[in-house]
Amino acid sequence: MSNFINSLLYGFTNILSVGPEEPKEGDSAGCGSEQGCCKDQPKVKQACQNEAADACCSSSSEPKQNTGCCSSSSEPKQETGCCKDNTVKSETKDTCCQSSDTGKEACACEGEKEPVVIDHLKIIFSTLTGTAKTMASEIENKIRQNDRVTVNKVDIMDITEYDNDNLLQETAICVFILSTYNVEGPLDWFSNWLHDLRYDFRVDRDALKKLRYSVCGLGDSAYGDEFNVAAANIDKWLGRLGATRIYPLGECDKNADQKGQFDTWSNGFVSELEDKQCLEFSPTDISYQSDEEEDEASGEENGEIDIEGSGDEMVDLEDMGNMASKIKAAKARRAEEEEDYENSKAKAKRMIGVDDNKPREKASAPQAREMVSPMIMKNLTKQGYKVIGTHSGVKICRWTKSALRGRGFCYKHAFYGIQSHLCMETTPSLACANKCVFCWRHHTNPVGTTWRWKVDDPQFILDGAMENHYKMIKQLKGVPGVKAERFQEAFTIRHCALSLVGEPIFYPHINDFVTMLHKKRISSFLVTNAQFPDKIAEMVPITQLYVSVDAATKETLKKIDRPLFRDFWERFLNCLEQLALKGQRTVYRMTLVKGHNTAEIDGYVELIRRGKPSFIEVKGVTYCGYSGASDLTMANVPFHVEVIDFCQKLVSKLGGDYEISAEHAHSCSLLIAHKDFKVDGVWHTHIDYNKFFELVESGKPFNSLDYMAKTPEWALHGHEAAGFDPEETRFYRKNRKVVAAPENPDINA
Ligand SMILES: Cc1cc2nc3c(=O)[nH]c(=O)nc-3n(C[C@H](O)[C@H](O)[C@H](O)COP(=O)(O)O)c2cc1C
Ligand code: SF4
Repeated sequence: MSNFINSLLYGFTNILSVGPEEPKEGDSAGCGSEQGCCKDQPKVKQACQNEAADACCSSSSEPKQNTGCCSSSSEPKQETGCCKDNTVKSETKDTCCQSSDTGKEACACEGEKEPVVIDHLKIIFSTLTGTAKTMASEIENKIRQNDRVTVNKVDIMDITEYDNDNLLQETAICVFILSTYNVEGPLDWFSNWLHDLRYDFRVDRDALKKLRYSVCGLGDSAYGDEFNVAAANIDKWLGRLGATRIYPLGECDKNADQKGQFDTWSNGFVSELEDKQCLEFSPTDISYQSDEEEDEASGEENGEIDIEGSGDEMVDLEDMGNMASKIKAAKARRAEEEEDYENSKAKAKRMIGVDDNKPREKASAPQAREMVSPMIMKNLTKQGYKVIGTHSGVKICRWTKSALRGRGFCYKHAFYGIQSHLCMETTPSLACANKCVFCWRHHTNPVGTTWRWKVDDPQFILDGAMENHYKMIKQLKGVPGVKAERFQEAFTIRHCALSLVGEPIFYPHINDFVTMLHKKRISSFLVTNAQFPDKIAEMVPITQLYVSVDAATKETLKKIDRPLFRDFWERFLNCLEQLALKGQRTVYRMTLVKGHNTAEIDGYVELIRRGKPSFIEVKGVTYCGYSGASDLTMANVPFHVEVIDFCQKLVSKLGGDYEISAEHAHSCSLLIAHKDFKVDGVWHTHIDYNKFFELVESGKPFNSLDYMAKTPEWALHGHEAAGFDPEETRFYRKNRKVVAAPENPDINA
């Protein structure tokens, strides 16, 4: 560019200099008083004269601004030296390049390119049988071996290890190698999260504007329309959320030469990295066209094929009938999806008080958005939750209904003296940091490792939870068999199970929340997933603090809880240590999943010694139709006798500190208690609730033994009642007299 300007300047000065006063060679008078003149081609002082050498340039030479002249055939060069024929000065380096290389930027000279420096690149794969992982390593090697690209940091990770929320602030270039499965797979969580983000009306259309990415899908064309859909959708949603696609979607077919296709794609991708320009941010998808227009144009979501327009696409006449019905079905499906989406959107707007008639404020920054998106709201509502504010929920558990009808209470009645109709089950955080395989929420709740959402006031949550709880109780008035006395009692909540869903301890004001409960003389039973040790340490005394202990080894814990934290095991152990320091009633909650964690007794012994819990609740996993959420089946559900057997073995290995104390066969649960709670040979696993509140109000330190109460006979292990309160009426379903099978769909109740 500077050469071009020089030439222009030169031409311009020539024009200016034509005239009677044109300077002549050697005629110093004619060309000005201070400087000499130039031969042949008159030039103005600065243009023709070598200022440094105080000389003139030869007639046919180009003028040069600062130092020396260039030969006639050479191009002028600004600072140092001249460039030869057909070469041009590199704009960044002190060198000349082939003029044919011009048009490329900065380092225009072939062979002289500086390597492109990329600060951070993440290769994220999703796999079930390992292909995507292998390919992720291959692409990593290709990148490392390419000396035209320098990547300061390359991370390679399984998509299940990636914290989705990071995507909103992601500065690394992300390469996704994703295999598609039409059954539950490791990609589902990410895919659902992204879909949710894409269709959440509160999320800015360019929420992912900081992200540069590329997706390569692995699939099998034998799956027809489903070929590579997961990868294709992810590629599409990322683009439509404002991310910059730096290389087109790859589609590698197991039914063809998948490996060869991947090689071609990855070579192309890596060479794209060599071009700095291609790495610049250019989100095109969001400005391209609306979803509806694009979907209509491409038929990608409704399965339409462009019969008229595509030239290549020939449809046989006999296939036309099929095609028409396919299109019709796809359109109907889409209409239904859209209606669902619009309904949930309208509902979410009502919940958060958005008025369409008022000018909308610009959506808040993504990190401050509400936790409950329309999709999550829809799922939770379907499951019977009442969502309070933006991140809390309340639900009536089935035992509350049972208690109202005098048909028995949950296991907490047998173990700790709770009456289910006086208990409210709620959570101030619908989000948690795990994706447990047995999660009965079917993974519809949000996850995260840090709180990135708007925070609601604890008083607002408590008021909302109580109001909704009472509303739900009112709705049970007409249920056949509801006892009037219990119905009346139910309007004074006495207990709060902070365990419904998600991770209650995650809520930033959890201490304020439980303090408010205690002021209302409502006891607190809080269950945590043992991933936030600091939070456990900071917790004020609560009536009973639970930790879910779902596995005894790092490997099994990872398999069962599918934690988001990479240091999940250290966090877990740390939480148990914090528990030991609490000095209050603490409980390990163990959910036995046959074939997953039942054989790890020695590991459990180790964990119990570490956390020294007051109690260990052991419960067989509940089967509630895990289709689509995990691979659990009824075969993973242990029988009550198997749970007893496990507890006996565990107790014998614990060396005399613990014993099985109580039992609730109806929910396949046993209570192992520390012998501190056996006073003069009598179990005291129940709680003196009034005493607990007095101790809290006193403000003085107290411990778990200060508010224990005697366990009734019928609740003791080995008693014929097996934990069923004899005051209640046992109810058997038609054709069913089984009490051993797990019934409670709420693992946390
Ligand atoms: C149970 C099952 C379901 C699958 N579903 C699909 C599908 O819906 N679409 C598709 O393109 N490929 C599908 N595939 C093929 C896989 O995506 C393909 O084999 C891929 O290369 C596997 O990659 P991975 O080894 O990384 O898991 C399926 C494979 C299996 C075993
Ligand atoms: S069971 Fe609890 S901890 Fe596990 S994923 Fe579900 S909500 Fe989270």
